[in-house]
Amino acid sequence: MADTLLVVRDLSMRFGGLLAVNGVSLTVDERQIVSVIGPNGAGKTTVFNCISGFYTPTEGEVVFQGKAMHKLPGHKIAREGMVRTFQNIRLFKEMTVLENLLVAQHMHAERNLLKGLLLTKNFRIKEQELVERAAFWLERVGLLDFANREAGTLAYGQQRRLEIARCMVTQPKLLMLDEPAAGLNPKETAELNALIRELCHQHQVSVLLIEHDMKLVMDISDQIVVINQGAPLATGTPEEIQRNPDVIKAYLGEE
Ligand SMILES: Nc1ncnc2c1ncn2[C@@H]1O[C@H](COP(=O)(O)OP(=O)(O)OP(=O)(O)O)[C@@H](O)[C@H]1O
Repeated sequence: MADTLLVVRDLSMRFGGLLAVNGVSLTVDERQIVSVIGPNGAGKTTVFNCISGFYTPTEGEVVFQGKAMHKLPGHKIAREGMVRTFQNIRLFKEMTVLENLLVAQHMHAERNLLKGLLLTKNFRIKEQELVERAAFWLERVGLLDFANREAGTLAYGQQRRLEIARCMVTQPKLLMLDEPAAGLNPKETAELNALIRELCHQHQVSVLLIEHDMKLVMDISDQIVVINQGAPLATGTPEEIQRNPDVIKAYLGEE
């Protein structure tokens, strides 16, 4: 049986009088794809923000590889191996595609370590490693030919793939994708589907996904967590979720 990577227990997040997330729990095992679904405003992104350290949850625990994360800032959580993309693409649009991946690796590395490496011959070796890793992931996401293009000039679907590459160069254990298929055409969504599977099955990365594209979610997920109005509604396999009457009523029935 696969080891458990992430455990989220009884997570709640309050914004003033609004309880945006109310007692959500989920687990992600190694090499597992878990999706979080729910109607607009259900609290999915807030759950992501709590897990990835953008918010400190009002209540609950986030334990990643046995370590408590819920009081750590986002950059420390990322260094533990849990990285994310955002609903709105956040690339350095005026930098080249390659530079985006190099900066991501520099930002991810311990600053003290980098300082120590500067001016030493190890620095050059290290830089070479970063470029090679960037090239590897650009190739995997089909952007190697675009390495020297400004990121902002890429087509939308390419920018989405670059965001994933930017996460992958930091060698995460868990990749969190917030609506990665938003704005993609069916061909690009099919490519995304294949890429996520490849990350999971060939590169041993677990994936936690927020997604509105039900076809993608049902096709790709090992487990699905359904949230409604901030509260947990159901957890199960795609088959279990598709025939769960509460889910059909609260969510799928709306489609
Ligand atoms: N920083 C914040 N301050 C106040 N309220 C917030 C904040 N972030 C989210 N909310 C509120 O929390 C609720 C859940 O929002 P959230 O963005 O997590 O939902 P979602 O399920 O991700 O929605 P969508 O599918 O539309 O992206 C909403 O009512 C939203 O307005």
